[in-house]
Amino acid sequence: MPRTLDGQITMEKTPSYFVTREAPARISAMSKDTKLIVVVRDPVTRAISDYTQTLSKRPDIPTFESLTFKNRTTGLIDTSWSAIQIGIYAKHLEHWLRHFPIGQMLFVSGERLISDPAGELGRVQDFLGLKRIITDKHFYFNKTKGFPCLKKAEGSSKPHCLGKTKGRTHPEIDREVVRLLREFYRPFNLKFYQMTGQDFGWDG
Ligand SMILES: Nc1ncnc2c1ncn2[C@@H]1O[C@H](COP(=O)(O)OS(=O)(=O)O)[C@@H](OP(=O)(O)O)[C@H]1O
Repeated sequence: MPRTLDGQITMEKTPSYFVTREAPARISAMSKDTKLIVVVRDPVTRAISDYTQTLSKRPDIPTFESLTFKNRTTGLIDTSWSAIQIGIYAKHLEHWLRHFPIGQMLFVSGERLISDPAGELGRVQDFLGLKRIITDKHFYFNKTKGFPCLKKAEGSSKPHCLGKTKGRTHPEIDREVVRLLREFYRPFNLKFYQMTGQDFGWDG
């Protein structure tokens, strides 16, 4: 990481940090004051999104339904499948809390990032001690993309949406499989709500 001067904030983003066992100790050894921002979404949708991304690169992989179970008959879920394992947020968070106080972490709702991007970014700016520069004025809803986009990209006068790899159409998943996954995640989600003090609303 580069040295951060007064008045500067250095940011680094990697989706896999949150689920990497060595990451909390390493980041804490680098700087105990690091502020941590985690974007989370409903773990079931997250798993399907993860699968959709892999499928786009390797169209020959087995179905989502078959990868979900160790044993389809007993309904035993394969927690070693990364698409499933990553969504057990409470377990990952436990590792971070051994190295960082919860107040140094901000949990951003992936759902609200879509329904109210300025609201979520307001929380991010407050957490970082920044003035609320990014507001509603900066976003518009793009009907074709089906997502909020920036009215003006940085350094340009043109609107900017995220690329084609963000917001892909998900495949239709067997309803019973989705139900079993919801049941599987429920206790972990409740624990996560308790740990963060935030109800993300994934469980009705
Ligand atoms: N504004 C806007 N435009 C497009 N997409 C948006 C937006 N805000 C959030 N999202 C959601 O971001 C999801 C992809 O982000 P990822 O976290 O998977 O990206 S990363 O590859 O891990 O960096 C992506 O997931 P999928 O819909 O499954 O593709 C989106 O739901």
